[in-house]
Amino acid sequence: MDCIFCKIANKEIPARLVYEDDLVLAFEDLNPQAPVHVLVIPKKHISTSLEIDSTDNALIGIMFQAANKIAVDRNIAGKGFRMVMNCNRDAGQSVFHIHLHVLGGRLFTWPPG
Ligand SMILES: CCNC(=O)OC[C@H]1O[C@@H](n2cnc3c(=O)[nH]c(N)nc32)[C@H](O)[C@@H]1O
Repeated sequence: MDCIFCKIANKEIPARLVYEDDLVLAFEDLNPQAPVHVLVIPKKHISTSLEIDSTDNALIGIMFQAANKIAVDRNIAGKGFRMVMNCNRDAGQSVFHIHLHVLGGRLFTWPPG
């Protein structure tokens, strides 16, 4: 699979790992948009949110629980943190392996740009 996030999950290319269990992996974003910017990915390749099916429900919940653990660990949970999943090009999705952005450490505006 020529997917950069699959390669990271398979430890074929390096990343600054933040969290790992049997189903998900989290690593620092290469181009952080906040003091804390971590990506939570499923080890299973799912290209966009549109490909999430009912067999993935537990996995998606686990991704959010991992994001919460990371937020607590990085001391951004209390103050507040942004979790974002972009779907397809108009939303800026550039890596077609779903990933939950966890951003924190600064104020975030609404609506997102
Ligand atoms: C609008 C964001 N839309 C999106 O699709 O996010 C993809 C996110 O993945 C990040 N990224 C890309 N390649 C790599 C890589 O090899 N390693 C790491 N550690 N992060 C990467 C990129 O900076 C972006 O925030």
